[in-house]
Amino acid sequence: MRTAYSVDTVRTAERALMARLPEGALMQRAAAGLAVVCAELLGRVYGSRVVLLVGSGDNGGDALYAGARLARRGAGVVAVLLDAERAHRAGLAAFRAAGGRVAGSGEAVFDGADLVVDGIVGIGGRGGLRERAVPLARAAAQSPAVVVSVDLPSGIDADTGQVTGEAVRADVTVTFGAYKPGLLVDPGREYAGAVRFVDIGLEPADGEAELEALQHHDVARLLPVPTEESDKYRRGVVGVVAGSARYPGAAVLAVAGALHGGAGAVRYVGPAAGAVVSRFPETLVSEGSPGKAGRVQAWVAGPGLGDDASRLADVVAADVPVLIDADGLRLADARAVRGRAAPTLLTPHAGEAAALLGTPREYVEAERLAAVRELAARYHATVLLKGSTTLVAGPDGGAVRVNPTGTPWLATAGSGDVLSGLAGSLLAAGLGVLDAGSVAAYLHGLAARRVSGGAPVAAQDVAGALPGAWADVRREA
Ligand SMILES: NC(=O)C1=CN([C@@H]2O[C@H](COP(=O)(O)OP(=O)(O)OC[C@H]3O[C@@H](n4cnc5c(N)ncnc54)[C@H](O)[C@@H]3O)[C@@H](O)[C@H]2O)[C@@H](O)CC1
Ligand SMILES: [K+]
Repeated sequence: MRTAYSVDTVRTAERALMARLPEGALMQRAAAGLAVVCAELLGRVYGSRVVLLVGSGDNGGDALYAGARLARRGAGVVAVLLDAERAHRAGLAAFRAAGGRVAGSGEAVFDGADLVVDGIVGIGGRGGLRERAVPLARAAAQSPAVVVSVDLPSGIDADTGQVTGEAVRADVTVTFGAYKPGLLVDPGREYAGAVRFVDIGLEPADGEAELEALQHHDVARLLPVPTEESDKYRRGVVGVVAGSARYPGAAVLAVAGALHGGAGAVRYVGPAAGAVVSRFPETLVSEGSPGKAGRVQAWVAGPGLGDDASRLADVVAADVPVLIDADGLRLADARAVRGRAAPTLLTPHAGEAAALLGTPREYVEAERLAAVRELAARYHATVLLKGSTTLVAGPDGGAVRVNPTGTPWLATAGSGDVLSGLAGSLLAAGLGVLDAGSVAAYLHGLAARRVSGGAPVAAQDVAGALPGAWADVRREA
């Protein structure tokens, strides 16, 4: 599990560690790790040209000490000081002593640079980049040099990933001691590029994580794998209420996802039964009401219902886990959803989340973490907020899961239907609701990456690639 911690938690852990170490030791560890990554990126350090963008806090100090290390190995290193009076004093002295040079005003430092180190601001930053830093961020973006951000891209909010105004766009971010939420959640994540972690001995308290990202071995442990004693009913039956005369495809895609989620059987209830069976003859179908369809261990309701709410009330009233998606989010009775005793999983995209919250879509996109938490608390439900970084939050607080496998190619019609079937199937197979949502997002992203290879994907191809994603996870774990 990869975990991310808030700035407050990082600061507390930092104080505890500093009290046990000689002065400046932590910054040396950070700078040493940063210099190693820079050297790797440069390939050959001797003779290379490096530009440091140095703010007036410890983030700038890290950059200066790392710059000193590179200068000692023969790099030509020049530092642009945002505020010469307030630059980290000891760091600047070490940098100069190692042969580093401070840029003159107006000097064209970016010409011919191989690497730019962004030490403008780290976890001490508030708001977007200040005016004086903006031209530097722009020049770095335009230069062909590799941009390495120190701890986090300057200008992104460490706790939320929010970007107000301008921020540095990094190719690589070298982060110290702990991942910060802003490195894993969009829009911040996009600015961070590839994130490299440097262990400086920080030990944030257990249970304090803001975010968790499952890794292969976590998912492998959670996947429902049948045993010798399993039969189709013991593996779980998932019921799917989706599709309409107008949108039969949503039913087919939700069933396609459900068939690959580990439940032993898929029961479809609705008017697209013909389309479903002709594509997937293994599906149990009926056209009546969900309440009379036979026992299931979890329901999925909503994709492609159009305006037909007739089958939703039965599902919402069921005493098994229920996933509500797409049209279902709009049609379901909010009070009844809130009042459910069994677990509920809501799977909105940003637009649907905004409608449920009664806020503009822009708010959800800019503050994804706050929005998903708010929605989960308001609906007493687990909420999976779809997007470039899919988030899953439980109703009682605790760490939010962030999906690391997403790809922009998943933004394609019908891919959400596949995801809801898949997650519902995992619920029926017995996964807890937070696990079902995050494992589904993980496999779904992995499947899309497998089929995409950098080209557009269709939702049914994503469903078809799910067995391969399972196999990848189980093999590599
Ligand atoms: N937390 C830790 O355990 C460690 C932290 N270290 C470094 O220290 C950093 C934190 O240092 P500080 O607390 O000094 O804070 P920062 O260096 O992150 O930021 C403070 C400085 O940035 C300026 N600033 C604030 N908002 C700004 C904005 N929007 N635009 C431009 N400038 C802005 C402030 O005026 C101040 O001078 C970390 O990010 C990391 O790089 C490392 O040296 C070692 C360990
Ligand atoms: K930075």
